[in-house]
Amino acid sequence: MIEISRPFPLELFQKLKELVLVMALIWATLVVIFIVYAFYELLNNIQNRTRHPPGPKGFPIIGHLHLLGKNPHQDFLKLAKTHGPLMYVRLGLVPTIVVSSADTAEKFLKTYDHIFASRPYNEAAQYLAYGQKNLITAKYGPYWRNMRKLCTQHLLSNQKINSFQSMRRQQVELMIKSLKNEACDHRVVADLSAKISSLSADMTCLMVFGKKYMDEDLDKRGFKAVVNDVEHLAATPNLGDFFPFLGVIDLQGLTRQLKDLSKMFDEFLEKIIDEHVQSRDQKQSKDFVDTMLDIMQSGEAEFQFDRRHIKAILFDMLIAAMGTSATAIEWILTELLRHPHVMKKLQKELEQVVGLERMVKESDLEKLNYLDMVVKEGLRLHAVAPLIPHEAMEDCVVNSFHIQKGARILINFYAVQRDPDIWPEPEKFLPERFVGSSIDIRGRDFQLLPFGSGRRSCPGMQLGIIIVQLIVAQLVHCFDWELPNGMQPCDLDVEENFGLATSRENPLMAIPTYRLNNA
Ligand code: HEM
Repeated sequence: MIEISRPFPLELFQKLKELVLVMALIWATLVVIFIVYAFYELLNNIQNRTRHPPGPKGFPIIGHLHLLGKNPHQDFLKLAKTHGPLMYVRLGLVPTIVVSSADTAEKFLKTYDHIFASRPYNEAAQYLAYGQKNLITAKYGPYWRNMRKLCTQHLLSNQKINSFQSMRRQQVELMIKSLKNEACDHRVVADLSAKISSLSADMTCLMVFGKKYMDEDLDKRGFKAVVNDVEHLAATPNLGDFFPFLGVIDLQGLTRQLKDLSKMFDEFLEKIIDEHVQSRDQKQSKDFVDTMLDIMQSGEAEFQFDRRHIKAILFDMLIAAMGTSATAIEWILTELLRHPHVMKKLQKELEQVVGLERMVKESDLEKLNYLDMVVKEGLRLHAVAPLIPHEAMEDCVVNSFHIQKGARILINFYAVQRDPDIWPEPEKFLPERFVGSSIDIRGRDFQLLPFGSGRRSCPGMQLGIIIVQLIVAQLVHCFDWELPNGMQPCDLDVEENFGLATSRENPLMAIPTYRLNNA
């Protein structure tokens, strides 16, 4: 009796009220998702009266997202074996076309390049790249065209690249010296992945900012750790990219992390620009920040060009240059360690052309034909950036199939470069396949596209090729390499870790022995 007469506790009432509210919110969200989905399917059905390419069966709402794992380029290659080189999948709500052969890639990157040269909406670039104001993720149009012209004419021209030649030589020499001192003298196992990525970061910072950034410079975690975080976050699949209406809810918490990181990065870039403004008159050689400040002041850009644009381009240059070159070098060295006879043959060529009395110079590179084949084969077997997305700006018909406006286009360079109809024994590392072949890596031959092709191809290609050739040649020329713990070459793993640059899953470890006569 006493229990019954007690008043209903206020706290319990509040809790009940909250619970009802949460339930109502969940139901409302589910209803909205259902309505959006039903509407989307209706639209899709209307559009699909025209034929889209074949593809696997998908699920409602998620489409084919469940078919993709940690390495989507490998999953797409497997699917293409069943469904063909022009395949339709739906990633969440986004219709996606996956291209897996050279002749189909040519249709998208040459014949209809003017239709497929845009980039899709990207949640990460909204925060990290000032609302897609950078070059890599900018939508196709006058803004992208002008930015690209500025970058190719002022930052990535042959003249500008050559102006950093002595800086590259010094940095490579420093790495060789440190490897020789730390590892060689004591037969210590070297973490080659870490050495290469550190060298690439230093060279990029010197070219872009005019100085190296040490670990304490950006945040207590360190410059390289923060850049790694940026790369990681930018490559993490974001539900907001596949279900645009989920972007605001930020179910994965990625947007919050992106905002924090972009704030920190922005402060860092602002500090660098301020330093450059203060020290401009005393400088003889110009890094990228100086060049961009000149452009800003001259007013030569054909659009409003302010600090935000400088920061977006600096962001691009860091992200595009650091990881890609280091990853390419890491993979080529992996294959050389797995194929000691190729390593020996390359060392022989280096002995003939350079001799054992000095290190390799950039001017030697054009005489090193076998090196060229080794680099081409490494880039073929390990596509560094296998799935950079494009977007259709208009409806288009390719190979009699309908590609709808807004569709995402993924040219799977990994699949194209492993196509058995073009490349005999595609899984094998065989530099000799390029003997007597005129196949080039600069985007002219669609079976080998490490730098893409067409309007959105890599503007840093020339620089990338020099860096990769120089560092591979130097490491092979200066040292003999041995795998640790008696590991056999065939036991060295080739597991991949998909990202902005698809690198090795595990660091590459090896023991160097110095082999030049000037020890
Ligand atoms: C081995 C090194 C490199 C590789 C394998 C590589 C590969 C690529 C690929 C595959 C693309 C996309 C092509 C497409 O969308 O179809 C790309 C775009 C790009 N790369 Fe590179 N890259 C390398 C080095 C560099 C360097 C050193 C820079 C600059 C310093 C750079 C700057 C860029 C930029 C800005 C874009 C975007 C271009 C645009 O969307 O208009 N890359 N790269």
